[in-house]
Amino acid sequence: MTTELLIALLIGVVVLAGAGIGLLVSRKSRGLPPPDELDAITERTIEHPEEPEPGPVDDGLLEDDFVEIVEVPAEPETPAAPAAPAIERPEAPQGRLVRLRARLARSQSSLGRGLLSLLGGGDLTEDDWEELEDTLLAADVGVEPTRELVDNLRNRLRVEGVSDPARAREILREELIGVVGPSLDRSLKSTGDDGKPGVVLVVGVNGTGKTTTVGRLARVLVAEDKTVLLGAADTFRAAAADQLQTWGERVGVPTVRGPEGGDPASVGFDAVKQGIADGTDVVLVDTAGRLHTKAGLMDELGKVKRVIEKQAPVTEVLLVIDATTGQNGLTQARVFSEVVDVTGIVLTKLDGTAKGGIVIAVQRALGAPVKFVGLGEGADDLAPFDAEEFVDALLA
Ligand SMILES: Nc1nc2c(ncn2[C@@H]2O[C@H](COP(=O)(O)OP(=O)(O)OP(=O)(O)O)[C@@H](O)[C@H]2O)c(=O)[nH]1
Repeated sequence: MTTELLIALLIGVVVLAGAGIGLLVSRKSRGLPPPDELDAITERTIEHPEEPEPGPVDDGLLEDDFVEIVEVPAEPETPAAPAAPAIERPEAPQGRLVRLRARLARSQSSLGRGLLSLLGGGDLTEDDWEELEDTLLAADVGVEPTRELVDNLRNRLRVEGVSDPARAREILREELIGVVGPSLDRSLKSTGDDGKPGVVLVVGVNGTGKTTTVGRLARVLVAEDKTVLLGAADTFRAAAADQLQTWGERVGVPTVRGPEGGDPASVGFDAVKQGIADGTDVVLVDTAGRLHTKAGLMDELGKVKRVIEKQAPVTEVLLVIDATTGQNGLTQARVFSEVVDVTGIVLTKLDGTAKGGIVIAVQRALGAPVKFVGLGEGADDLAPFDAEEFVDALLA
């Protein structure tokens, strides 16, 4: 038993000694210092922790405590009261067609040049006459006036035996003036009776230039030293009354307007009533654009005129026709004249068409003269129409 105990003790000693040697070998192989040295290092590390990297200082403020610094703009100067808009002095209407004749000649030179080149060549063959006829028809002169013009030219050239181009030109000029109508009364009827204002009603289909024409007419009248009042009876298009008022303000002319979508007849009535009260010379009434094919709208136009006339007679009904619409303009003219008895025509956008013959055709269709022509988008680009100046511009 004692021997067995001794053997067990011996084995225990050998195992312990082996474990101690193994531990030392393992430390050395990992490069670790011996235990006593290791203890000293541990001691130093605990007592003197490494200085921390300098970081943000906690001052106890939360992110929300920061206030964004905004650059404060300098105190604005007290704005000066807006200056009253300067009242414009419109250009006198006389001579406007001459000023604008280049625009007419530019767009219609093909008509004038076409006619001149055909006539200037001396004796005309049947083909030449046919070509001349086609040129006139293509410029919207209309069938009847074209035939009339060609017949007259043929007669005169034959009877006078003309071979000189200059003389042929003269005859063409005279005959053209003849069909345009040199003796038609083209003055604007803007004088009322019994001390009442003249009343000008402006009508036409959508977008032909009615509002623009009313604004421009106001300028024409102001240039002639007349007092004017505008009636915004186009209650259908929201911007129309504003547009009209702006035209008026530019030349110091007031505008009577009604509620949007209101009764146009009552706006016309109020405007003329106001004109009478103020002793105004002329009241210009703008109306909404309406399709000549819509019976209800055309009836409404008749009512506008009747209601206005409870105050004062309408002295002029101007039908505004867009010259670029050609033959359709003639149909419009006929329908409008049935409803409101058109007394004068304003042909707008004549600067944008080579079909100046519409002047002749529309007068024939309506039996009313062209009184003004629009030749551009400028405020004073509306010219009183004159047959001779018009023909001279065509043949320029
Ligand atoms: N080139 C040219 N443009 C014109 C002339 N007259 C009017 N216009 C233009 O035509 C456009 C229509 O004019 P408006 O006066 O608004 O037409 P309106 O008939 O009152 O229109 P509605 O109220 O919608 O029926 C505008 O852009 C004008 O500047 C003209 O003689 N020549």
